[in-house]
Amino acid sequence: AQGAVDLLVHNVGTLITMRGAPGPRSGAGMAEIGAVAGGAVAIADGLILAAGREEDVRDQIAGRAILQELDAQGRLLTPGLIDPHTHLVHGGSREHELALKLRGVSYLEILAQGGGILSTVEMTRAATEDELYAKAKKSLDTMLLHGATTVEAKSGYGLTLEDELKQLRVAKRLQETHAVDVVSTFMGAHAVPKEYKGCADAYVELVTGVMLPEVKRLGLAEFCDVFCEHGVFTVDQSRAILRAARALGFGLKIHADEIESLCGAELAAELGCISAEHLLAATDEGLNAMAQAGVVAVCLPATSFNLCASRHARARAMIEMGVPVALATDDNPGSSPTESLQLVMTLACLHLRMTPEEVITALTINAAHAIGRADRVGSLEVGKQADLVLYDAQNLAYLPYHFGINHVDTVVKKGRIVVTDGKVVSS
Ligand SMILES: O=C(O)CC1=NCN=C1
Ligand SMILES: [Zn+2]
Repeated sequence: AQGAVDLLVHNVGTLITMRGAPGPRSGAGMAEIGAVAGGAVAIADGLILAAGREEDVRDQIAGRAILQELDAQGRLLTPGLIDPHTHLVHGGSREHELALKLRGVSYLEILAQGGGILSTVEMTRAATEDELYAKAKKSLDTMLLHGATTVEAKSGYGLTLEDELKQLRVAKRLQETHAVDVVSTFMGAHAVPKEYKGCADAYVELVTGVMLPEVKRLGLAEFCDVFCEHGVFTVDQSRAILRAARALGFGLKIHADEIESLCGAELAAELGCISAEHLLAATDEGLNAMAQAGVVAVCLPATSFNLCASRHARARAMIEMGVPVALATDDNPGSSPTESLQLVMTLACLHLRMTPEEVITALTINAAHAIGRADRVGSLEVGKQADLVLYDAQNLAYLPYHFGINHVDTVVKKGRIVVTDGKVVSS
């Protein structure tokens, strides 16, 4: 007889397979979520063996031994959630900025005063690799508890070669030891460090001439990201950094048009970035250029919520224009201190006016495309990783609707139950 089924998840009231056209989903395609009533998922060797209507799955595995069963009790099951934009590895926290925010001091003013990112840089430089690892692991456990099975993690709080490598080594150690898959992005161009204040171009030289080659040599990151923003890095400096990164074989990402419109979205399309992040101030020309170039827009509604922004990313316009939209927490100690992709679901619906179907697409298959992992995760299709989340909910709309709590009941990662009854049982 053929090999055993290691795990059969059955009696799934609503199974979201995300099965659909290849490539990132855009336009009306973002509402195609491959939903099945009365579903099941059969898993072997950590991969999906069969997924769909329970009777079909049972036919496909007929004759095979079933080693473990999980009764979904008629509830909702989705692919593992993917968080394609986090600043997971960092030292300290910035709750002291809350009082400044309440007094009306803006995010960029705090940064200009040497606070913001730069205060996290001080705390990250002062932290040992082990301290950073322990703190990031705690956050990664929280992300897992809230349904994230793959997470992107950026550096960018070291801003010296040694401290950037320290952050990236922590992400690598998490990838090697934690149940959650961690995808690393080098973001030495997150801010100009105080020792280079006023000499941004000299710091850009350090990033392109020293840091990028060394990160590549050590194989410590797949992507390179840059904060293209007023008072941080100009479009020209961002172009120089991303061109150097592309020449070394990195995938490209860009924090674009977060607060002011510098035409970062246009630059993302020009350079063929895999994704562009934030985009609150992106122009229609920029978004259309992204649609033409197939750049994934990663929207970060928890950030615009937390910054009390007067506007949010124009996700509805992006979807109409054919830009593939993904979502992420932007987990970071300044503009978005949260690990909850479920909060992101609620804010994506209420502030970005996305439907629950578009939101789950943006947190699975499109998020997978934003980090170059759509061949392995992002949908429950034969041969893909068996990463799945079972919720204490009957349907998809219930997740963003009932906000502020964690709906996750069970998480399966590569076929292993790693969260059950809302507790991490194996990370
Ligand atoms: O403020 C931070 O620490 C992270 C951030 N980078 C760009 N926007 C926010
Ligand atoms: Zn960010």
